[in-house]
Amino acid sequence: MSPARLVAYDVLRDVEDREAYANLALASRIREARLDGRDAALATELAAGALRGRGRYDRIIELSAGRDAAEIDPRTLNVLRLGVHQLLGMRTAAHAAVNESVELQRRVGRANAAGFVNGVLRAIGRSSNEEWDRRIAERARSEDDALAAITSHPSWVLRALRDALRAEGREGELAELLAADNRPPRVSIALLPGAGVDPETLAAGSAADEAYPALSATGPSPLGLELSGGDPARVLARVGVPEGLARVQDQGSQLAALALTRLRPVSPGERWLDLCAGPGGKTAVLGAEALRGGATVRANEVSAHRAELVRRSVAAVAEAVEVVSHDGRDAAAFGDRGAVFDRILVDAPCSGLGALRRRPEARWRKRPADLPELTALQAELLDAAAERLAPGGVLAYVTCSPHLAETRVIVDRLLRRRPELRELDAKAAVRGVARGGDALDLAGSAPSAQLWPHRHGTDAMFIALLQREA
Ligand SMILES: C[S@@+](CC[C@H](N)C(=O)[O-])C[C@H]1O[C@@H](n2cnc3c(N)ncnc32)[C@H](O)[C@@H]1O
Repeated sequence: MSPARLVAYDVLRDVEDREAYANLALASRIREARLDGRDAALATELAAGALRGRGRYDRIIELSAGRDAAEIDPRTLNVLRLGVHQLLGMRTAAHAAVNESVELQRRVGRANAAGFVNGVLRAIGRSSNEEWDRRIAERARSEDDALAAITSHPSWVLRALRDALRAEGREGELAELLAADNRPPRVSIALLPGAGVDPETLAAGSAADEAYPALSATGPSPLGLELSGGDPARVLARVGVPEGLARVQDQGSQLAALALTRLRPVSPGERWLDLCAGPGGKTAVLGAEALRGGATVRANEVSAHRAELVRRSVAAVAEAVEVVSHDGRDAAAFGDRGAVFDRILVDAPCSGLGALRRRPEARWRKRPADLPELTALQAELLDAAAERLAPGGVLAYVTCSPHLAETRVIVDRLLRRRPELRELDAKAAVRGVARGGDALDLAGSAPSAQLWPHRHGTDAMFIALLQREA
């Protein structure tokens, strides 16, 4: 019985029983089992693939077993999900995938269901991916149901994503977006201003170092690099940039921070606020930009633990950043009574539907019922921030969700509540900072900018910019 399969199985249980994050559960289970690099990679592929593909795999298991997934013992169902991923997602030889799964079932589930596992998986292994998708489509309740099952998305998420694309006149991109959600992203790195080298020069240097995976100066952020593989921490330790100035960060997040900091030149003495800063990725960009321009940043985060992560994240630019921990709706988050800020980032807590490719289990954990509480909080945080925006100051509202209820609806309502705010052209601001500039394909007539995994290779970040009347 391969130890990687046992680890992958345990991770599936951790995610289900303890609501664990798959990446954290994987790291600790791999450590506990002392897997070597190859087995660790196999355990990761198995667990992440089975979690991401769960919707589609369950439908295939139901078709093969002739019963609902909900009627199958949960332990057996996880064994089957791992087995189907090997058969259809990894092209493991069918006999090996079936035999290993039967062994796993004997070890972790009811031994008397080993025959059931054997039969269901053998039947699945006899048909190709295309044939299974055709069968899913034939038996589906509707076209949406078929698309949701085949692309392994919950139906409500599929509808939300389509609504957001339709609002930009790009409904036709839905299939591409759903496919992009199922591809683990390339590792992106931000090289912060102050690193003493630009991404292009660093990439050229790394290409000459054959012992390490290459960095390339690609992606839409002017600070961005992409890594072809390997452990980013080891690669970053090797590149010779001062610690903390080269860091793993999605390029959509980089662009969101830069759209605010580079919207117009920084006047020395400007005061900036990052209201929801944890764990501090964008704060580090703000801090580096503030240092260059002579501004200072107040970074607030409600959770004390995450505020500590912000402190660590900004260590390289700490002289420009003060970190505090309060509820962003409380006056204490803003410091001295009457203090106002020239630029405020509200990177609000959100459903995270724009980052599904990063966390394989996330799509199954979110519920539409989570949204009302989140949208209420988003509106309250924005109101609190708008109160403390200096005359002429700019507020950036950012989410890593494209759900319209968390994006345009929130902004339109804010503008109605607060006539002193005017929405700026965030598309122009993002294009203005992006690598490739005007070629960046931002769609729709709204002034806000929506980035997408399938179109930009970033998380689906939403960025709106609002200016207070001078
Ligand atoms: C989307 S994350 C911010 C990500 C961060 N800007 C970055 O780039 O690393 C939202 C953060 O808001 C925090 N948060 C949630 N409720 C809050 C509140 N009432 N006040 C302030 N922060 C809050 C969460 O703990 C979370 O760390």
